[in-house]
Amino acid sequence: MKRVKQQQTVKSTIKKARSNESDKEKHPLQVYCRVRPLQNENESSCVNIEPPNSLLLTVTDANRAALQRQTRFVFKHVFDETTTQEQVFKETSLPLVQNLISGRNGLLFTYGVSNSGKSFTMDGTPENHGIMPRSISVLFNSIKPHQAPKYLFKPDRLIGFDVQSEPDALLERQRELMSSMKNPKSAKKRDACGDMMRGGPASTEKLSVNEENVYSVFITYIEIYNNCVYDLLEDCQSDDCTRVRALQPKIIREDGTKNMYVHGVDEVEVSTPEEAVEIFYRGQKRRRLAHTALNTESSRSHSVFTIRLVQAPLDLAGGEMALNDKKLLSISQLSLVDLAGSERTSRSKTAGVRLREAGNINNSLMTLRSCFELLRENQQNGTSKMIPYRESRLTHLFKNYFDGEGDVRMIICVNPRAEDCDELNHVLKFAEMSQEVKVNRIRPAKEVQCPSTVKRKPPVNKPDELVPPASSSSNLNASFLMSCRFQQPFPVPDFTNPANNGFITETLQVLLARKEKAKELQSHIKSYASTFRAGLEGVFGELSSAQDESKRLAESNREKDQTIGELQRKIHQMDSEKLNLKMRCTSTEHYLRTRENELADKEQQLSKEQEAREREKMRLKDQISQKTEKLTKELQRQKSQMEMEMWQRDRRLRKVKKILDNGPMSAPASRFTPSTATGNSESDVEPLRLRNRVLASQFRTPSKYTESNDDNVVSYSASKVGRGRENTATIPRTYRRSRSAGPGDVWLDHRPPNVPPDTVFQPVMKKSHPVTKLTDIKRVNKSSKYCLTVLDKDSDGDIETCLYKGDVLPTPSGGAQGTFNDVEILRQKSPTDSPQRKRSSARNATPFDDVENRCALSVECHAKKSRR
Ligand SMILES: Nc1ncnc2c1ncn2[C@@H]1O[C@H](COP(=O)(O)OP(=O)(O)OP(=O)(O)O)[C@@H](O)[C@H]1O
Repeated sequence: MKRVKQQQTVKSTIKKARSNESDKEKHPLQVYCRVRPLQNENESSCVNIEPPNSLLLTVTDANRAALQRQTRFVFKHVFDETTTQEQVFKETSLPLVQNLISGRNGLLFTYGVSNSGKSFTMDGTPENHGIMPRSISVLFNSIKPHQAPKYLFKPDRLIGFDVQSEPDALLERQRELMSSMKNPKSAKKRDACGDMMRGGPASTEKLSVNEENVYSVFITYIEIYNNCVYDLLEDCQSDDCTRVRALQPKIIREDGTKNMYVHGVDEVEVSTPEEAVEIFYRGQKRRRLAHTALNTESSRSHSVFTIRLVQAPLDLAGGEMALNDKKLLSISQLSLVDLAGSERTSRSKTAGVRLREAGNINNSLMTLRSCFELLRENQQNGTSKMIPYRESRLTHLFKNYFDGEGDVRMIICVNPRAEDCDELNHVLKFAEMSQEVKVNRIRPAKEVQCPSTVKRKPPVNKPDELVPPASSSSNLNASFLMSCRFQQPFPVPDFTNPANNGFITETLQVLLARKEKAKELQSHIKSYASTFRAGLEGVFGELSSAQDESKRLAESNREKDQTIGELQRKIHQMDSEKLNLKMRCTSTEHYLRTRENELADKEQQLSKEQEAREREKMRLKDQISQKTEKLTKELQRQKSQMEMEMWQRDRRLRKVKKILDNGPMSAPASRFTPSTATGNSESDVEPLRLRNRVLASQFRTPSKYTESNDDNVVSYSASKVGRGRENTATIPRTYRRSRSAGPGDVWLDHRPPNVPPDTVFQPVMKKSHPVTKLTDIKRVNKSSKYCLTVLDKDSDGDIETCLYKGDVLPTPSGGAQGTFNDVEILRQKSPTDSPQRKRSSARNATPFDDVENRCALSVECHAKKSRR
């Protein structure tokens, strides 16, 4: 069918959003205040409303209840507790919807403490709609007769739209229809979601629109949770209202014209308000709400519901379609933001995840505050401080608005409870300060001329009775309709004047004219019919050739399908080979890894063994050195013993020699004369200075020297001395006493029976217990010192009295143990021995070893001995 084209330049009211410095006038951000009713009648209110725009806040000092101060806050308008949702909508949001239709952007957000009624104001309830459903309703009421067919405009996944051709749009509509027919459940669910509008249409308000344009409405719904942006409509089928899936965070981007947008969000085209509200509730179900101490359903995220209106000039020449030119599109948006409530965690009693959420909410609100403060400072002082929009996703997303690209309004929601007054004070201060921030004045919508190349017909007031509905495909064109409309009317007869014959003539003329017109119309119809027939034949011709073409294409498709099938088989084969190889690779890798692990284990074992060997080597070395030391000592001991024996032998030989030299009578076997016995200690009584030794080898006590100076000796029969040896030697008559025993110690005096009580050499022990008379083992434990007296005769016949002294130590088993640490020896020279006998060698070495041997014994006393 041949399209009638009429070249005409038309003016369309399409908004150009590009900023123009010349008309940049600024006006303050508009702040409204809404006070919600008290939840409980017993609660006291901290606010007084002074209509129409003032609010008086009474803040009570937390510490001193009597101390109160009042602050007045003035806003654009203050809504009291009785204000209806409709009143709030009309005052705050209706102008923004009008702006949207006129092609201007708008931003409206609700701000306040948790449980102050932000969500109620923005969304409302199914029975009492809030701003969002009302805005949608008014928008559709206004554009309904001028809605573009669905899928005519398609989001380009950035921030713009493409215009689709009518067949493409039709195809998508058919696809949608088919899918809804295939899945009748989804239709049911949609109905259920649609029930959310059960309170009836949100609003009956209707705004003026440009009738020369066609309109399409698109919706996005996102939330900013923990400073991440999530698409609440993401991958959610229209038939699935309830499916909840882990949402992926989205990123905020800037397009070439510095407009911010969320990349990759699903933008859904809606053709009825019910559909829009259904989509809203679908997203709402995914929104993060939680129970807190302040609100049973507290929003834990900021939600942004954006309505985008796309309008394009109608192609009047082409009929109902829009001009297929992307450049002629006008896109405007209205963002409705329900901010999460600021909350003091001490009051909301949050913890864990909720606490983190609260932290993020408060942070983003703080960033919003600081952005506003800096904006105001820059505007008032002419400074150009950087605004920290990027610190929070919330401010980053709305940067354009705050920089002046659109109308910004804020509704402060107030819960008048007295407990909230402190936080409320902060909120109201912020709101009052925000009013000083200036955003760009909304510019009047700019009229943009369609390019002269675009052929449009002038707008026609189509008579309702003749114009077919926009959706039907009529083949009567506009000129035909016009010709019908402007038929000449029949004259009205003047019955008051019978002489007037003009009526008949006029009627005749009208009839003739109508006959002419009828002929003309018939010829028109004939020509249209013939044109239509020709067109139809052409269409049939095209159809048959299209059918041939389609057969040919089907044939080639089949061939291609076969090729594709073969290729797919090959791909499948290769895939399986690849899989096999992968498996082999994996098993080889596994084998290698096992071997490597084994190797590492063995290396570790080897190094451990080597270490153990080294340790063993060291231990053996130590043993060798210890043994060497021991042997050296032993050798030394044996050497000195041998020397001693040699000396004794030597002495005996000398004695024998002397006896031989002097004759047997020269050695009287009588008694020691006192003079002999009292020889200056060098010859007769030889006190020995002995080195103390620690015999138990645990410790070494300081050396102690003992010397006996008593010269008086008494004679004593050697037969009394142990071992029963006969000896004619006498011992000194006078008693000698050792002074070496400490007067304070308790001694165990061990004097075997062969030691006479009046022996020559004995210590003074003031406190002592004789061992031979021990009746009570406790006495042993009470003693601290032990002394063993031994009287003996050496091979030369000299009489030797030894005092072996030691400490009495308690043993772990409850007994006592003696440890020798001192020896005193008195050696009395035999009267048969030559007084000239040299003692030097004996004094030098032997006695020490002898003492050591004698002392190398210990006496143990056991408490349990008596039981046996
Ligand atoms: N003006 C009002 N009239 C009647 N009820 C209200 C009003 N404002 C709020 N409410 C009720 O108070 C409750 C809490 O409101 P809402 O959830 O909107 O608070 P909020 O400020 O959004 O809280 P949050 O920040 O924690 O999400 C809801 O049950 C709501 O119906």
